[in-house]
Amino acid sequence: MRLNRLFLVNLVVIVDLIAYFYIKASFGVGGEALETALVKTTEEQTVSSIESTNLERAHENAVRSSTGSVRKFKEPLLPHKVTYAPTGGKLPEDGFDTYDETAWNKLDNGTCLFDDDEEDQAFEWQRNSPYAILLGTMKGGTHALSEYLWQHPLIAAPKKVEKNGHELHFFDSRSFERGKMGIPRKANQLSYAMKVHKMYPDFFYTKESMYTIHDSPRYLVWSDRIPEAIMCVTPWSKLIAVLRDPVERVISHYRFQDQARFRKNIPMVDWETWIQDDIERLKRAGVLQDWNRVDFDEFSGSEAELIAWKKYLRSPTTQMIVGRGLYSLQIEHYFAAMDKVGKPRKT
Ligand SMILES: Nc1ncnc2c1ncn2[C@@H]1O[C@H](COP(=O)(O)OS(=O)(=O)O)[C@@H](OP(=O)(O)O)[C@H]1O
Repeated sequence: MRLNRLFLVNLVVIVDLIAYFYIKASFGVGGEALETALVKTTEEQTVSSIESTNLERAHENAVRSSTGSVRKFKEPLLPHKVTYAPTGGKLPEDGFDTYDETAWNKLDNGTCLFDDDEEDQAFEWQRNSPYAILLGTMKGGTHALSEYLWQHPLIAAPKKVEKNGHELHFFDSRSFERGKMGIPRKANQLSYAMKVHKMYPDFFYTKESMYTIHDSPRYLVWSDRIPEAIMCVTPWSKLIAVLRDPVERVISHYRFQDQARFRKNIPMVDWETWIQDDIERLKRAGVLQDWNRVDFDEFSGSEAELIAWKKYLRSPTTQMIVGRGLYSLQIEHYFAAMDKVGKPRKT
């Protein structure tokens, strides 16, 4: 199987490394100010040498933290560059996404549970919430984008690095509360505020004038559960999906796992096996019938699609190496959740 051909023919190809778009909402405090600030930062990147020194450093930090060493981006990222000759090791496991049936059932109830006194506190919660949430796809460059944004004086950078480094992991953590009845909004808003307090103290104490941005590489792929959670707890936050050419994403993902195994001297499965295995999983779950005839524009966020996607995510998976690239399907789930609460797709 020629992997490159397979993907290039069948996948939505996004021309450059990071293609991101804004799903704008009319909610939010000071939205225009930040947008102006972001545009200004972009202009400054091209004109100001002082700013560009910062940006270069941010760029280096981003690369260093995602690859372990600073290097140029343009070197070809081909399968033969992997550091370890495949020897038929086991498929990489997820490590995180191993819920039992009861936990899965809870995820299905996305009802947002309000308290009586909610209205009075709405403004306070809004100030404690992230201005924008970066919906990463793993290896899509979410960290790099965060690093760039954190250079801006109005955007709080994380001060305390947790187990997952810069990633706050709120909506995708097990501490995010969900019950049989649905999602308790207030309890989650409180625990969100506590996490922000710990990780972004600058934001917490000066939130009149600062913004915070939080990201996770899992928010996009877990589109069966995260959109409703966000819409319940912080519907006013802007959403930014950070995408990458799916072929490059797969290569980067494979290499990341390969390097991790190499360090531990564990054999790595060859990548065709891993990819073929995931395509089979997608077919078994009903997400795709025939990989060679996928029309990516046809994903519509239908109930049937969502059921198939849940089946795929909730059977034991091996990191969803191909499925993560089905961006249009995942984004449709976000749109559906936004529509439910009346969050506009554009301002
Ligand atoms: N500024 C900039 N421009 C272009 N590419 C960049 C940039 N910063 C990071 N990268 C590349 O993004 C890949 C890592 O993405 P993430 O940070 O999203 O990874 S992670 O999922 O959070 O681990 C990783 O890709 P690969 O090198 O192909 O593995 C990084 O090199």
